[in-house]
Amino acid sequence: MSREQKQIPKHSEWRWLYEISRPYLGWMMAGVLLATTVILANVALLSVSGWFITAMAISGLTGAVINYFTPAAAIRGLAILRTVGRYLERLITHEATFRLLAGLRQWFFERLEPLAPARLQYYQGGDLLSRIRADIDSLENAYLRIVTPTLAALLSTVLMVLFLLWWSPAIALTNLIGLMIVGLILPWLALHLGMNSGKQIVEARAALRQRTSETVRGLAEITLYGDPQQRIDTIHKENSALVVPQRQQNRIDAGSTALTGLFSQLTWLTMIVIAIGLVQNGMLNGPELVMLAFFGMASFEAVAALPIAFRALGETRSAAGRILDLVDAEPEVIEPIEPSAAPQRFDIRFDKVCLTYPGNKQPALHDVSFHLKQGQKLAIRGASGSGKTSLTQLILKFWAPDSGQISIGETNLCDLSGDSVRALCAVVSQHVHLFNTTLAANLYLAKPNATQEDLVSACRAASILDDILALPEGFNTVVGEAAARLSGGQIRRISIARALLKDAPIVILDEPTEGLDAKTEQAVTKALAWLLQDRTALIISHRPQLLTLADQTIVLDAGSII
Ligand SMILES: Nc1ncnc2c1ncn2[C@@H]1O[C@H](COP(=O)(O)OP(=O)(O)OP(=O)(O)O)[C@@H](O)[C@H]1O
Repeated sequence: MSREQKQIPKHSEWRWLYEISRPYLGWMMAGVLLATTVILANVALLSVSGWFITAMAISGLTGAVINYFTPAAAIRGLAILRTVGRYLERLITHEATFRLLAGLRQWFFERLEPLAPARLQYYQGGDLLSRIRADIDSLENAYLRIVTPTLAALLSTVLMVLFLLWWSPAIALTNLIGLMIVGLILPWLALHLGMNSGKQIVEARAALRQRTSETVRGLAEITLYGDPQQRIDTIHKENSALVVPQRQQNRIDAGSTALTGLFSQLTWLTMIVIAIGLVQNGMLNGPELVMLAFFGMASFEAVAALPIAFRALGETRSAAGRILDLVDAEPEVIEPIEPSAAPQRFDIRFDKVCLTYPGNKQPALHDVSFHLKQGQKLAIRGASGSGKTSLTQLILKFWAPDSGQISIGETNLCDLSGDSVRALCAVVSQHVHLFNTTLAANLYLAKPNATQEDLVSACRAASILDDILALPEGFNTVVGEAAARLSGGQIRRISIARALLKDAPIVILDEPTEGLDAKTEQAVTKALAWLLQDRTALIISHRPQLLTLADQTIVLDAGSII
């Protein structure tokens, strides 16, 4: 078997977060520059205001003349700069984040697709949803609350300390120490203290979401057969499991907010004490003392949000880990590195094919061999669990055989990409999924460029056209959740119309008339006869009417042909 394995790089969370954000670095840097401008404008605004008010008061007392036009204009300019800068900064950092999240979702779906359905069966529906939505959304945190503010804090701290150095090295050093405690040590502490609880929150939230979505889906069964109180108790327990780490995180937030306040006030106070000494030595005047005091107070805006942001990093990291855990999973079916061109003939040949699902002891298929010529129809019969559906899953390349060979025309299935194989096949099964949108949109899925005439002729051939036209909005009727507005027979015939539109050379029918009454079964069988014309087909069914469409039959028993 020419199975070649694609190397899948294992990612580290941090490196991956960096790689994924690379295309948006320009936007992020613009955000950082604007955030720095806003911090500096705010510090300057307060400092100049402090200086100005004091200088005016002193000039009032002493009768000295001062130029108040320049500082008044500076105050107005800085206030405008701060407001406009803040607006632009929010606009740009959010734009960058939303672009990143949109790119991330697309990236994620591209990697998820090869895992479906075989690999994804190990993940539960609610858990998958949680990874796709909540985990990706929580990465928003990394850029909006961590990357931009940290870089802006770094840049503005350097500039502010340089400014203070010009006035007094002692004041500059004091401010630097305070800023480092709040901007470096407290975030580091919060990060380490919050890592575990962040992980627990992500996991508990996913478990709760999983349980809730499962409960809502199975509400009828729980009410009829189960014990609703037991369910409520389980959900309550899982909710408590979420509250405990959340409480822990709140404690860390409360502690870091208090410590931020304490250290910024202490720094500010120390700066004032040093400045008073400098005033007494005649190295500073009164307005300058007030200016430096206000400067010290305002400078902490640069770092005040960092401890809480870094506490949330534990959550972000776990969310990134869960995303990577999924996309790093190796697909069950390995794609060929250089796929062969699609075959021109559509015989299907199985040669000693075996399949055992992971974790199962009994093989689902054992030494299955048959040859179906192009245009012929093969009926597959057998008891429940005998391997009929597994056989079709192999043809669709949703699973790969453990041994043996499958070919379409002259081409080994291993040498064809999954997409090109599935492009050759149309499937009509017992379980049809229609999206909660219009009938037309559900049909376009099979042929996006279909014309209205294509839809009409496929629906006519599938004996569903009259039903559709009788609906108030015809093809524009929204089918509802789980196609609630349509009957079982109508849903099957729409899936036949979809298969007709796809116009694939191979058709797989998996119990398409199961559960239908005699009259509907007749209508569906008639539509299927039309669909199967000139196509190679596999028909899984026990219904005598449908079996008359087959040219030959194989019977499976415990995975082997008998
Ligand atoms: N995805 C899977 N993972 C693990 N085991 C599976 C999976 N799908 C099927 N099996 C097992 O493989 C065996 C064959 O199942 P398969 O669905 O092919 O039977 P079937 O003949 O189509 O049954 P039915 O008529 O009830 O649909 C069964 O024992 C089943 O439990």
